[in-house]
Amino acid sequence: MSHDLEQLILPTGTTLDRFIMRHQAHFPFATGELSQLLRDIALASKIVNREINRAGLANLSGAMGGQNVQGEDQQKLDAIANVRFIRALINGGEVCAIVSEEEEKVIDTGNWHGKYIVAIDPLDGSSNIDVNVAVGTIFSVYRRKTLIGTKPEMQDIMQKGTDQVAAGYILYGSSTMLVYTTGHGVNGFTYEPSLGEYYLSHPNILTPTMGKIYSCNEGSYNEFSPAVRKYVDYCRESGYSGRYIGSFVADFHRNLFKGGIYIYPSTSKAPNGKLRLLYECNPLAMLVEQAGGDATNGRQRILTIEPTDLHQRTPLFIGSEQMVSKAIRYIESETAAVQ
Ligand SMILES: O=P(O)(O)OC[C@H]1O[C@](O)(COP(=O)(O)O)[C@@H](O)[C@@H]1O
Ligand SMILES: [Mg+2]
Ligand SMILES: [Mg+2]
Repeated sequence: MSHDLEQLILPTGTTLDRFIMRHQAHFPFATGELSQLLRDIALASKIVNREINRAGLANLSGAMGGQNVQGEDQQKLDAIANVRFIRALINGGEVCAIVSEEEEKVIDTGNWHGKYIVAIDPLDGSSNIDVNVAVGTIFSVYRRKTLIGTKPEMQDIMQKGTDQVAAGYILYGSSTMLVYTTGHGVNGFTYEPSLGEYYLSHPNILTPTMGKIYSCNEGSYNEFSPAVRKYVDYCRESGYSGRYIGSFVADFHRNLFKGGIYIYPSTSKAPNGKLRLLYECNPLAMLVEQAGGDATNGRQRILTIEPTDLHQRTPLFIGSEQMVSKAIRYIESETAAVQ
């Protein structure tokens, strides 16, 4: 059998499980809890993937009928994904507290011997669920600060993004991929449904320092600050392609590989932007920095922002290093002009 054909047939590569085990060696004092936690997330994502794929058949599309803490109409799949991930994390036993986009308050799992805290956006891109467009899940992991065995406290939850020990997302797109980092580079795994396994398909992901794609909701252009409008104008005049799926994970994923910038700035309607710091911006900021890119709120590195509220929002400029620094220069020049 020719080598080429062999490569084309079955992905007999590294499974996620094996990769996690191998990389546990990075942590001399590792005792396997973080590895198990990552497996718990991967397991829940396989179930959610199945629910998404058959949403139209199983009456899983459409709104739940209520609103979540964000004041958004909660979609059925938002609620289902929320339950699936929370259940998997509680059953896994490694997590003492969970912050979820779909839950107003912190969930105390009762696993007080759990070393970790997880912040999660169970389903990202909710507006795209019913129209068969790529959606995702975003997760962020912290080690607790308080004594193991005691009730988790707010200081365990309100940690800066620089304190994350792992972060990642699952993209439910034309194929399902899990992309994550534990602070030692970024790796991507593709799900093989017939085998029920994630396989390493994109090792050591690095994002181009420069790209030709800009992603923002231009429908809100008039509500952007003059500086951000000038930067968007600059992208247009530079012949960049405007690409906006409306699912943060999907837009981020494309730009991660092709090079580009995703912008969700503050607007007159949303002065703090739309995206949430703990379970959307921090995890993807850690990923993009590990891949050689940048993430800022326009004035400060996202990962250094001190969280003060579970569901706080922040403006976001994330992606290729040179594009993010260009955007920052536009914002700085506006600030300088005002002073
Ligand atoms: O419709 P808008 O204002 O452009 O917002 C789209 C953004 O909102 C989000 O849907 C917010 O995330 P959720 O779907 O998890 O609430 C992002 O995925 C997306 O990038
Ligand atoms: Mg989201
Ligand atoms: Mg969501």
